[in-house]
Amino acid sequence: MTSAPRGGSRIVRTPDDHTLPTEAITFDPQETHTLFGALVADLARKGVLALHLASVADGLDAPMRDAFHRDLARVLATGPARDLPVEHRPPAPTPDGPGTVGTALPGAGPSPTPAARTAAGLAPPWDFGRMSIDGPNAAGKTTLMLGLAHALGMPGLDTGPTYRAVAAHAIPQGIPPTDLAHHLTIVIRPGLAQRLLWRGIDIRDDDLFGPRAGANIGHVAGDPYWREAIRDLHAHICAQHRDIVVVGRDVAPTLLSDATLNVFLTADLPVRHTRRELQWAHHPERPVHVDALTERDLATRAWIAEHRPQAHRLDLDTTTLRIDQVLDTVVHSIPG
Ligand SMILES: Nc1ncnc2c1ncn2[C@@H]1O[C@H](COP(=O)(O)OP(=O)(O)O)[C@@H](O)[C@H]1O
Ligand SMILES: Nc1ccn([C@H]2C[C@H](O)[C@@H](COP(=O)(O)OP(=O)(O)O)O2)c(=O)n1
Repeated sequence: MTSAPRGGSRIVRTPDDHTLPTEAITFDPQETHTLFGALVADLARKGVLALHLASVADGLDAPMRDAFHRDLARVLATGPARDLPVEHRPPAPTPDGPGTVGTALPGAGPSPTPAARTAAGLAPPWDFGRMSIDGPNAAGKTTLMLGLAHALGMPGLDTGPTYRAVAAHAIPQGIPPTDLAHHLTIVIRPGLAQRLLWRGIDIRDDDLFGPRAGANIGHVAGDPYWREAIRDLHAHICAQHRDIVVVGRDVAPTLLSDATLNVFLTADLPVRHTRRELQWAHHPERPVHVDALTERDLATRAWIAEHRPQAHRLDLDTTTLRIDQVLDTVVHSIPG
Protein backbone atom coordinates (compact mmCIF):
# COMPACT_ATOMS: atom_id res chain seq x y z
CA MET A 1 0.00 0.00 0.00
CA THR A 2 1.54 3.27 -1.05
CA SER A 3 0.49 5.17 2.02
CA ALA A 4 1.98 2.71 4.50
CA PRO A 5 5.03 4.06 6.32
CA ARG A 6 8.20 2.77 4.69
CA GLY A 7 10.72 3.42 7.41
CA GLY A 8 9.23 1.38 10.21
CA SER A 9 8.23 2.73 13.58
CA ARG A 10 10.53 4.03 16.23
CA ILE A 11 10.03 4.73 19.85
CA VAL A 12 10.74 8.39 20.50
CA ARG A 13 11.92 9.12 24.00
CA THR A 14 11.14 12.61 25.12
CA PRO A 15 13.38 14.61 27.48
CA ASP A 16 11.79 13.29 30.66
CA ASP A 17 11.84 9.78 29.17
CA HIS A 18 8.13 9.78 28.51
CA THR A 19 7.74 7.45 25.57
CA LEU A 20 5.56 8.48 22.68
CA PRO A 21 3.59 5.70 20.96
CA THR A 22 5.74 3.70 18.60
CA GLU A 23 3.42 4.42 15.75
CA ALA A 24 3.41 8.13 16.40
CA ILE A 25 6.48 9.22 14.51
CA THR A 26 7.72 7.29 11.54
CA PHE A 27 10.53 8.35 9.25
CA ASP A 28 11.86 6.95 6.05
CA PRO A 29 15.62 6.74 6.66
CA GLN A 30 16.31 7.22 2.93
CA GLU A 31 14.59 10.56 3.04
CA THR A 32 15.51 11.69 6.50
CA HIS A 33 18.07 14.18 5.35
CA THR A 34 15.77 16.04 3.00
CA LEU A 35 12.83 15.74 5.36
CA PHE A 36 14.72 17.38 8.17
CA GLY A 37 16.31 19.89 5.82
CA ALA A 38 12.93 21.16 4.64
CA LEU A 39 11.35 21.05 8.05
CA VAL A 40 14.23 22.72 9.80
CA ALA A 41 14.49 25.42 7.14
CA ASP A 42 10.83 26.26 7.50
CA LEU A 43 10.92 26.30 11.27
CA ALA A 44 14.09 28.38 11.34
CA ARG A 45 12.50 30.83 8.93
CA LYS A 46 9.75 31.22 11.46
CA GLY A 47 12.23 31.90 14.23
CA VAL A 48 11.89 28.75 16.29
CA LEU A 49 14.64 28.36 18.87
CA ALA A 50 17.19 25.73 18.05
CA LEU A 51 16.68 23.94 21.30
CA HIS A 52 13.18 22.96 20.26
CA LEU A 53 14.41 21.75 16.92
CA ALA A 54 17.12 19.79 18.64
CA SER A 55 14.57 18.15 20.91
CA VAL A 56 13.07 16.52 17.83
CA ALA A 57 16.28 14.56 17.43
CA ASP A 58 16.60 13.39 21.01
CA GLY A 59 15.03 10.00 20.52
CA LEU A 60 16.30 9.21 17.04
CA ASP A 61 18.96 6.64 16.44
CA ALA A 62 22.49 7.82 15.71
CA PRO A 63 22.52 8.15 11.89
CA MET A 64 19.20 9.97 11.86
CA ARG A 65 20.25 12.20 14.72
CA ASP A 66 23.46 13.07 12.86
CA ALA A 67 21.48 13.88 9.72
CA PHE A 68 19.16 16.06 11.74
CA HIS A 69 21.97 17.96 13.41
CA ARG A 70 23.77 18.41 10.08
CA ASP A 71 20.62 19.97 8.63
CA LEU A 72 20.10 22.04 11.73
CA ALA A 73 23.66 23.33 11.74
CA ARG A 74 23.49 24.15 8.04
CA VAL A 75 20.25 26.05 8.37
CA LEU A 76 21.40 27.88 11.46
CA ALA A 77 24.64 28.84 9.70
CA THR A 78 22.91 30.26 6.66
CA GLY A 79 19.30 30.89 7.59
CA PRO A 80 17.56 33.70 9.40
CA ALA A 81 17.93 32.05 12.78
CA ARG A 82 21.74 31.87 12.68
CA ASP A 83 22.21 33.89 15.86
CA LEU A 84 20.13 31.54 17.95
CA PRO A 85 21.97 29.16 20.26
CA VAL A 86 22.06 25.44 19.49
CA GLU A 87 21.27 23.42 22.57
CA HIS A 88 20.70 19.72 22.41
CA ARG A 89 18.26 19.23 25.21
CA PRO A 90 15.58 21.57 26.43
CA PRO A 91 15.16 21.90 30.18
CA ALA A 92 12.81 19.15 31.31
CA PRO A 93 9.53 20.65 32.53
CA THR A 94 8.83 19.94 36.20
CA PRO A 95 5.36 18.85 37.35
CA ASP A 96 4.53 22.32 38.63
CA GLY A 97 6.92 24.27 36.46
CA PRO A 98 6.09 26.71 33.72
CA GLY A 99 5.94 23.98 31.08
CA THR A 100 3.02 22.22 32.76
CA VAL A 101 -0.62 23.01 32.51
CA GLY A 102 -3.41 20.89 33.91
CA THR A 103 -6.98 21.43 34.86
CA ALA A 104 -7.01 20.34 38.46
CA LEU A 105 -3.36 19.51 39.17
CA PRO A 106 -2.06 21.21 42.31
CA GLY A 107 0.44 23.88 41.35
CA ALA A 108 -0.55 23.91 37.72
CA GLY A 109 -1.10 27.37 36.29
CA PRO A 110 -1.53 29.19 33.04
CA SER A 111 1.32 29.31 30.52
CA PRO A 112 3.63 32.27 31.01
CA THR A 113 3.59 34.81 28.24
CA PRO A 114 5.73 34.02 25.17
CA ALA A 115 8.18 36.74 26.21
CA ALA A 116 8.61 35.24 29.68
CA ARG A 117 9.02 31.78 28.22
CA THR A 118 11.60 32.99 25.76
CA ALA A 119 13.50 34.70 28.56
CA ALA A 120 13.46 31.42 30.48
CA GLY A 121 14.74 29.58 27.40
CA LEU A 122 11.57 27.50 27.28
CA ALA A 123 9.76 28.41 24.12
CA PRO A 124 10.06 29.89 20.67
CA PRO A 125 9.93 33.67 20.37
CA TRP A 126 7.35 33.19 17.67
CA ASP A 127 3.78 32.20 18.45
CA PHE A 128 2.32 29.54 16.20
CA GLY A 129 -1.05 30.29 17.67
CA ARG A 130 -3.80 27.77 18.14
CA MET A 131 -4.31 25.03 15.60
CA SER A 132 -7.10 22.47 15.25
CA ILE A 133 -7.06 19.09 13.54
CA ASP A 134 -10.43 17.47 12.84
CA GLY A 135 -11.37 14.52 10.68
CA PRO A 136 -12.63 10.92 10.69
CA ASN A 137 -11.04 8.08 12.62
CA ALA A 138 -7.58 6.86 11.57
CA ALA A 139 -7.02 9.81 9.26
CA GLY A 140 -3.75 10.48 11.13
CA LYS A 141 -4.91 13.36 13.36
CA THR A 142 -3.17 12.27 16.55
CA THR A 143 -0.01 11.41 14.66
CA LEU A 144 0.02 14.85 13.06
CA MET A 145 -0.61 16.51 16.41
CA LEU A 146 2.29 14.68 18.01
CA GLY A 147 4.55 15.58 15.10
CA LEU A 148 3.60 19.25 15.26
CA ALA A 149 3.79 19.37 19.04
CA HIS A 150 7.16 17.69 19.09
CA ALA A 151 8.62 19.68 16.21
CA LEU A 152 7.30 23.07 17.26
CA GLY A 153 7.59 22.67 21.02
CA MET A 154 3.87 23.23 21.46
CA PRO A 155 1.45 21.48 23.78
CA GLY A 156 -0.98 19.12 22.11
CA LEU A 157 -4.47 18.24 23.32
CA ASP A 158 -6.23 15.14 21.99
CA THR A 159 -9.92 15.43 22.83
CA GLY A 160 -10.89 11.84 21.92
CA PRO A 161 -9.27 10.28 25.02
CA THR A 162 -11.42 12.51 27.26
CA TYR A 163 -14.53 10.94 25.72
CA ARG A 164 -12.97 7.55 26.28
CA ALA A 165 -12.02 8.39 29.90
CA VAL A 166 -15.61 9.39 30.60
CA ALA A 167 -16.81 6.15 29.01
CA ALA A 168 -14.30 4.04 30.95
CA HIS A 169 -14.60 5.69 34.37
CA ALA A 170 -17.30 8.34 34.79
CA ILE A 171 -20.20 6.36 33.36
CA PRO A 172 -19.51 3.11 35.28
CA GLN A 173 -19.07 5.13 38.50
CA GLY A 174 -22.25 7.16 37.98
CA ILE A 175 -20.41 10.51 37.92
CA PRO A 176 -22.60 13.29 36.48
CA PRO A 177 -21.24 15.56 33.73
CA THR A 178 -21.18 18.55 36.10
CA ASP A 179 -18.60 16.77 38.30
CA LEU A 180 -16.20 15.78 35.55
CA ALA A 181 -13.53 18.40 36.35
CA HIS A 182 -13.31 17.12 39.94
CA HIS A 183 -12.24 13.68 38.78
CA LEU A 184 -10.40 14.09 35.50
CA THR A 185 -7.11 15.91 35.12
CA ILE A 186 -5.57 16.55 31.72
CA VAL A 187 -1.89 17.43 31.70
CA ILE A 188 -0.38 18.78 28.53
CA ARG A 189 3.16 20.01 28.10
CA PRO A 190 5.04 21.43 25.12
CA GLY A 191 6.39 18.70 22.92
CA LEU A 192 5.19 15.84 25.13
CA ALA A 193 2.30 13.41 24.92
CA GLN A 194 -0.64 14.34 27.13
CA ARG A 195 -1.50 12.56 30.37
CA LEU A 196 -4.99 11.85 31.65
CA LEU A 197 -5.43 11.20 35.35
CA TRP A 198 -8.56 9.86 37.01
CA ARG A 199 -8.60 10.98 40.63
CA GLY A 200 -4.86 11.57 40.42
CA ILE A 201 -3.92 8.23 38.87
CA ASP A 202 -2.75 7.87 35.27
CA ILE A 203 -5.36 6.25 33.07
CA ARG A 204 -3.89 3.37 31.09
CA ASP A 205 -4.39 3.09 27.34
CA ASP A 206 -5.82 -0.38 27.96
CA ASP A 207 -8.64 1.29 29.90
CA LEU A 208 -9.21 3.94 27.22
CA PHE A 209 -9.50 1.23 24.59
CA GLY A 210 -10.98 -1.50 26.82
CA PRO A 211 -14.43 -3.09 26.74
CA ARG A 212 -15.98 -0.68 29.27
CA ALA A 213 -14.95 2.32 27.19
CA GLY A 214 -16.11 0.57 24.03
CA ALA A 215 -19.51 -0.18 25.53
CA ASN A 216 -20.14 3.40 26.71
CA ILE A 217 -18.40 5.59 24.15
CA GLY A 218 -21.42 5.89 21.84
CA HIS A 219 -23.59 7.10 24.71
CA VAL A 220 -20.98 9.68 25.81
CA ALA A 221 -20.38 11.03 22.31
CA GLY A 222 -24.12 11.29 21.68
CA ASP A 223 -25.12 12.93 24.97
CA PRO A 224 -25.31 16.73 24.75
CA TYR A 225 -24.68 17.14 28.51
CA TRP A 226 -21.50 15.11 28.36
CA ARG A 227 -20.42 16.89 25.20
CA GLU A 228 -20.90 20.25 26.91
CA ALA A 229 -18.99 19.20 30.06
CA ILE A 230 -16.12 17.83 27.98
CA ARG A 231 -16.08 20.88 25.75
CA ASP A 232 -15.93 23.16 28.82
CA LEU A 233 -12.96 21.24 30.19
CA HIS A 234 -11.13 21.52 26.88
CA ALA A 235 -12.08 25.19 26.48
CA HIS A 236 -10.58 25.88 29.90
CA ILE A 237 -7.28 24.35 28.77
CA CYS A 238 -7.31 26.14 25.39
CA ALA A 239 -7.90 29.47 27.13
CA GLN A 240 -4.63 29.01 29.00
CA HIS A 241 -2.55 28.61 25.86
CA ARG A 242 -1.72 31.08 23.16
CA ASP A 243 -0.23 28.25 21.17
CA ILE A 244 -1.64 24.75 21.19
CA VAL A 245 -2.59 21.96 18.76
CA VAL A 246 -6.00 20.42 19.46
CA VAL A 247 -7.34 17.22 17.85
CA GLY A 248 -10.92 15.99 17.61
CA ARG A 249 -14.05 15.74 15.53
CA ASP A 250 -15.52 19.21 15.98
CA VAL A 251 -12.69 21.27 17.43
CA ALA A 252 -12.80 24.01 14.79
CA PRO A 253 -16.44 25.02 15.28
CA THR A 254 -16.71 24.38 19.03
CA LEU A 255 -13.29 25.27 20.47
CA LEU A 256 -10.97 27.03 18.03
CA SER A 257 -13.13 29.03 15.65
CA ASP A 258 -10.41 31.69 15.35
CA ALA A 259 -7.44 29.34 15.03
CA THR A 260 -4.28 30.23 13.15
CA LEU A 261 -4.97 27.11 11.13
CA ASN A 262 -7.99 24.79 11.08
CA VAL A 263 -6.98 21.50 9.48
CA PHE A 264 -9.47 18.92 8.24
CA LEU A 265 -7.65 15.65 7.66
CA THR A 266 -9.07 12.68 5.87
CA ALA A 267 -8.15 9.60 3.82
CA ASP A 268 -10.08 6.99 1.88
CA LEU A 269 -11.93 4.49 4.04
CA PRO A 270 -9.93 1.36 3.05
CA VAL A 271 -6.67 3.20 3.71
CA ARG A 272 -7.87 4.35 7.11
CA HIS A 273 -9.00 0.81 7.87
CA THR A 274 -5.57 -0.57 6.98
CA ARG A 275 -3.87 2.09 9.10
CA ARG A 276 -5.94 1.15 12.12
CA GLU A 277 -5.30 -2.57 11.51
CA LEU A 278 -1.57 -1.93 11.45
CA GLN A 279 -1.83 0.29 14.51
CA TRP A 280 -3.60 -2.39 16.52
CA ALA A 281 -1.58 -5.29 15.12
CA HIS A 282 -0.10 -5.89 18.57
CA HIS A 283 -3.43 -5.28 20.32
CA PRO A 284 -5.77 -7.93 18.93
CA GLU A 285 -8.19 -7.19 21.78
CA ARG A 286 -8.81 -3.65 20.44
CA PRO A 287 -11.56 -3.50 17.81
CA VAL A 288 -10.62 -2.07 14.43
CA HIS A 289 -13.51 0.29 14.02
CA VAL A 290 -13.36 2.77 11.16
CA ASP A 291 -16.37 4.65 9.81
CA ALA A 292 -17.20 6.61 6.69
CA LEU A 293 -17.31 10.33 7.41
CA THR A 294 -20.04 10.87 10.00
CA GLU A 295 -22.55 13.72 9.99
CA ARG A 296 -20.39 15.45 12.58
CA ASP A 297 -17.28 15.10 10.39
CA LEU A 298 -19.13 16.50 7.38
CA ALA A 299 -20.55 19.36 9.43
CA THR A 300 -17.09 20.25 10.76
CA ARG A 301 -15.59 20.15 7.30
CA ALA A 302 -18.38 22.35 5.92
CA TRP A 303 -18.03 24.79 8.82
CA ILE A 304 -14.32 25.23 8.15
CA ALA A 305 -14.89 25.74 4.43
CA GLU A 306 -17.62 28.27 5.05
CA HIS A 307 -16.23 30.25 7.98
CA ARG A 308 -12.45 30.30 7.70
CA PRO A 309 -10.50 32.36 5.19
CA GLN A 310 -8.33 30.37 2.81
CA ALA A 311 -5.09 31.24 4.63
CA HIS A 312 -6.44 29.79 7.86
CA ARG A 313 -7.83 26.48 6.63
CA LEU A 314 -6.42 23.32 5.15
CA ASP A 315 -8.48 20.38 3.84
CA LEU A 316 -5.95 17.61 3.36
CA ASP A 317 -6.54 14.15 1.91
CA THR A 318 -3.71 11.98 3.22
CA THR A 319 -4.64 8.83 1.27
CA THR A 320 -1.36 8.83 -0.68
CA LEU A 321 0.76 10.88 1.71
CA ARG A 322 3.35 9.55 4.14
CA ILE A 323 3.38 10.88 7.69
CA ASP A 324 6.38 13.13 7.04
CA GLN A 325 4.67 14.55 3.93
CA VAL A 326 1.55 15.35 5.94
CA LEU A 327 3.63 17.07 8.61
CA ASP A 328 5.59 18.98 6.02
CA THR A 329 2.43 20.13 4.21
CA VAL A 330 0.85 21.37 7.40
CA VAL A 331 3.98 23.15 8.63
CA HIS A 332 4.17 24.94 5.29
CA SER A 333 0.50 25.93 5.58
CA ILE A 334 0.88 27.74 8.89
CA PRO A 335 0.31 31.37 8.00
CA GLY A 336 2.84 33.98 9.00
N1 LIG B 1 -0.03 9.50 6.39
C1 LIG B 1 0.00 8.30 6.97
N2 LIG B 1 0.42 7.22 6.30
C2 LIG B 1 0.44 6.00 6.87
N3 LIG B 1 0.07 5.76 8.14
C3 LIG B 1 -0.36 6.80 8.86
C4 LIG B 1 -0.43 8.11 8.33
N4 LIG B 1 -0.88 8.93 9.30
C5 LIG B 1 -1.10 8.16 10.38
N5 LIG B 1 -0.78 6.90 10.13
C6 LIG B 1 -0.90 5.75 11.04
O1 LIG B 1 -2.29 5.47 11.10
C7 LIG B 1 -2.66 5.06 12.42
C8 LIG B 1 -3.82 5.94 12.89
O2 LIG B 1 -3.35 7.25 13.04
P1 LIG B 1 -3.93 8.21 14.17
O3 LIG B 1 -3.05 9.41 14.21
O4 LIG B 1 -4.13 7.46 15.45
O5 LIG B 1 -5.34 8.59 13.56
P2 LIG B 1 -6.55 9.41 14.20
O6 LIG B 1 -6.00 10.20 15.37
O7 LIG B 1 -7.02 10.29 13.09
O8 LIG B 1 -7.57 8.41 14.61
C9 LIG B 1 -1.40 5.17 13.27
O9 LIG B 1 -0.84 3.87 13.40
C10 LIG B 1 -0.48 6.06 12.46
O10 LIG B 1 0.90 5.75 12.65
N1 LIG C 1 -14.07 16.11 19.73
C1 LIG C 1 -14.47 14.82 19.77
C2 LIG C 1 -13.52 13.78 20.02
C3 LIG C 1 -13.97 12.47 20.06
N2 LIG C 1 -15.28 12.19 19.89
C4 LIG C 1 -15.75 10.83 19.94
C5 LIG C 1 -15.53 10.08 18.65
C6 LIG C 1 -15.17 8.70 19.09
O1 LIG C 1 -16.35 7.91 19.12
C7 LIG C 1 -14.73 8.82 20.54
C8 LIG C 1 -13.29 8.51 20.82
O2 LIG C 1 -12.44 9.40 20.10
P1 LIG C 1 -11.14 8.87 19.38
O3 LIG C 1 -10.36 10.05 18.98
O4 LIG C 1 -10.45 7.85 20.22
O5 LIG C 1 -11.85 8.25 18.11
P2 LIG C 1 -11.57 7.00 17.20
O6 LIG C 1 -11.11 5.85 18.03
O7 LIG C 1 -10.52 7.46 16.22
O8 LIG C 1 -12.88 6.79 16.57
O9 LIG C 1 -15.06 10.15 20.96
C9 LIG C 1 -16.19 13.20 19.64
O10 LIG C 1 -17.38 12.92 19.46
N3 LIG C 1 -15.78 14.50 19.59
